[in-house]
Amino acid sequence: MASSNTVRAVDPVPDVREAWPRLDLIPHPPRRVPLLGDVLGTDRSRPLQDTVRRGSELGPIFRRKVLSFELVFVGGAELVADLSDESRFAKHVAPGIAALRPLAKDGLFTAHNHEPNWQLAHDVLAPGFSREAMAGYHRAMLDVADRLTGHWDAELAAGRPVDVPGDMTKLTLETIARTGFGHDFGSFERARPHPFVDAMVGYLSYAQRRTALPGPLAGLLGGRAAGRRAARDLALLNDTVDEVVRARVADGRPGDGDLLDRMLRTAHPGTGERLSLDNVRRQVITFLVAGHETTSGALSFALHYLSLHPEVAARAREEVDRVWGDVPSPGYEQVAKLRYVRRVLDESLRLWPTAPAFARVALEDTVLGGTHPMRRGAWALVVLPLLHRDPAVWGPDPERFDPDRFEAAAVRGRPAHVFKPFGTGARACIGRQFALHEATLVLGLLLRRYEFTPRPEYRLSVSERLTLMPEGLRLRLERRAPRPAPDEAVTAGR
Ligand code: HEM
Repeated sequence: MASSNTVRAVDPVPDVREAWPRLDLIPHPPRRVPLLGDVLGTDRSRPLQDTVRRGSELGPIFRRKVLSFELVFVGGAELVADLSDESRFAKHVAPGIAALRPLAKDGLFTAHNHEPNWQLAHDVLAPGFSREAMAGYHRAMLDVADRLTGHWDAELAAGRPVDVPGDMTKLTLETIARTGFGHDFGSFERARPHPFVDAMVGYLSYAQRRTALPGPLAGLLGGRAAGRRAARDLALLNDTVDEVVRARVADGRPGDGDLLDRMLRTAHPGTGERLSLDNVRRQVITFLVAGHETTSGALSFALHYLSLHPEVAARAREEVDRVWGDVPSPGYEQVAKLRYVRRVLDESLRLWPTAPAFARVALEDTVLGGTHPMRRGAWALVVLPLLHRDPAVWGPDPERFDPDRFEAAAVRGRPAHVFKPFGTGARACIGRQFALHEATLVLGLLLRRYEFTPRPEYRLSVSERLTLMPEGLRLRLERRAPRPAPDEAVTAGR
């Protein structure tokens, strides 16, 4: 299938010693135990943060071993820039993503480069993420944001702090379900998460636990009960999606040009091919999963930092008031004008990139960073929280939250490939603009409506289930200004 984006395919080399002929040049943790590997002092429930801790001691490239399974990690900016060279490297479906294959098969996120459905779906769906398409989703995004503020107003009136990750997850799930598939999960009207969300969280956690312990032992993890629960979760996810697709096909009428319409009705512009119904199912699951957990985490971390930095929140509010004025609901064009709010989001994604790692495979025999020989098929994991804290790029105090790091002049002054929360190259995130528009819009609306106060006892604790989330984050709210009259709130700017 001809396309400028075609990704070259390569078989990974399974044996790390064969893949990296000078593995001895790559450091590993000092207390390696025979047979077991680098297990002393590891935190299996938070593997990513454990790896970040190790990496900050070991340097820009390092390796870790569990039993006979050894992985190479890269966190230094120069080496990541080299791995971003698309003529020598491509995406690799590493174990963390491979664990989602039973769920998403050759959907866009989990497809191997050589699988024809990747290119087909990419070319068919890319226009669904164009600027015009985003403008079309804006209204639905506002409607869902109205449901969030309705819920938060009620929590405020009841004197309760709001559950930030829980509510952001409801918001982003409803947004992708509405804009993508015309579906309403009714998340804000439920006391408990929708069963789809429970099943998704259950399956992602299971996949993460399997990834943390690779090889045959992973299959034993949690015993048969965990396997049965995962099978139940999988069935529920498939059934939910099949119902959404069946309803649309049975309806016969086109939706309003949403992603599902595109999947069902659009032929590839070059070849005339269409996605099969089974592949449509995989793509719907992919978008529901990839399109909400990550954005929900990004919004939650941003709200955490806004609550801790009143001076940043005040500056952001001043911008929202100035740019949006008295308009009850901002228009599509007014969202991109919130430059400072966007910087708050970027800085939150720098410190806590919610999809925290991706893998790159060598397309030919090569030498990484001029020092580390790699055979064709050798691969490494890019650890984003390390890249985003490399002091050579971000200065001596990379832990400091400072949105001005993303002022245009500062961005221009940094080398390329140092900020990669959306991945890199042909397999980078297709939903980037969608996520940024949604998150900037929602942060703007929340900043304009509320003051946020952190609970004094809260210390940031980051949970991991393939994506990152500030665990247990609750904020107290105060209303800033009286609500606009309801009839005003649904008109202007849409
Ligand atoms: C802040 C929010 C988001 C973050 C941090 C994020 C991050 C990423 C990253 C790092 C990748 C590359 C993974 C790899 O190389 O293995 C990716 C791919 C992808 N993302 Fe996102 N994402 C976000 C939001 C979204 C949204 C809203 C959607 C859909 C509406 C989406 C859909 C996808 C898909 C389908 C892919 C696979 C693309 C391909 O391989 O062709 N993401 N995302």
